[in-house]
Amino acid sequence: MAIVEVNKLTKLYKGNVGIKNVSFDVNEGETFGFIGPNGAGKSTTIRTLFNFIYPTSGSAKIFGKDIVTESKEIRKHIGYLPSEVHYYENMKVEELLSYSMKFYKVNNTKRMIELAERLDLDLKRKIEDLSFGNRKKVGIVQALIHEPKLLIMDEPTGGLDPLMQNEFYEILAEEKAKGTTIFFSSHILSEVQQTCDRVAIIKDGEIVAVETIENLIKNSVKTVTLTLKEPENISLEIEGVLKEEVHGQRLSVLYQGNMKHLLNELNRVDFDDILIEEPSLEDVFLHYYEKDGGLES
Ligand SMILES: Nc1ncnc2c1ncn2[C@@H]1O[C@H](COP(=O)(O)OP(=O)(O)OP(=O)(O)O)[C@@H](O)[C@H]1O
Repeated sequence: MAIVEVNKLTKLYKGNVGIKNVSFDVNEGETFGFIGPNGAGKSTTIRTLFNFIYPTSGSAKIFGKDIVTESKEIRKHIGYLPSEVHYYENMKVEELLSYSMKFYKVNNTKRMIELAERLDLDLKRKIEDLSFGNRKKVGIVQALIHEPKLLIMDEPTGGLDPLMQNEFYEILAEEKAKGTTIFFSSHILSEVQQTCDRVAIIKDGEIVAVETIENLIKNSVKTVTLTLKEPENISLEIEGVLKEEVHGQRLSVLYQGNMKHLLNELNRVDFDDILIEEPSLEDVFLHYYEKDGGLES
């Protein structure tokens, strides 16, 4: 069953495209990633779903209810983390979270303390004294506190250090195990690969693809940088090399394919150092459909 149904949603800002004809469904119990570079339209989509801004055309339903006319009812069952969290600066963290609990008519103090401990968030601190990352943590606890059926999070891990990111992924996994439907945006490919069942890729306001993570991994691209003595004399002779560039002592290769094949090929190369990284999202999009199994339109 689809919990979120988005149908040709379009938002124009005074003629500028925010999003155009965005359509996708998020199924019950699914963890769904929404990925795209800065300015792609992730926040616009999420803010429209939450009825902070009105769609220019198209429609969407959450829990089978219309996002515009039945927003109030929908919001009761959503945990929402905006991309930037604005709070009452003078409040202490625990005051703010207690206020939230009152709003949702729940008393989950134990859950608040537990989540704060896991995220290393000091409940006694004043909001105005918190860093961007700590504000994000407040937002995460706030989104989770009333045990919503659906979580909608806009770039939840921005500002969190890697340790906290992992804790956050664990919390998400526990929510998923409970049956919570999760929808979150990100511009980090590895993050959605690690946590999601499916992902929608958005670029310039339009959905480029909706993919299972399995397909995404099959088509994934890596940047491999080798440091060696004479990089201009080396060429990797395997299928899947999309681009090779030499910068000084470094040979940079964009590779799409089986990593074992690549490692076998590298065995014959006499390199001093190697770095295997995730490419930029631009490179991912540029080369995404060069192999089979691509677009599901
Ligand atoms: N209030 C606004 N007025 C005018 N244009 C806007 C407004 N908000 C967003 N836009 C434009 O809409 C497009 C989509 O922006 P949006 O913020 O949704 O992208 P995003 O994917 O969330 O990016 P980011 O990760 O940078 O937040 C961009 O071109 C942006 O400039």
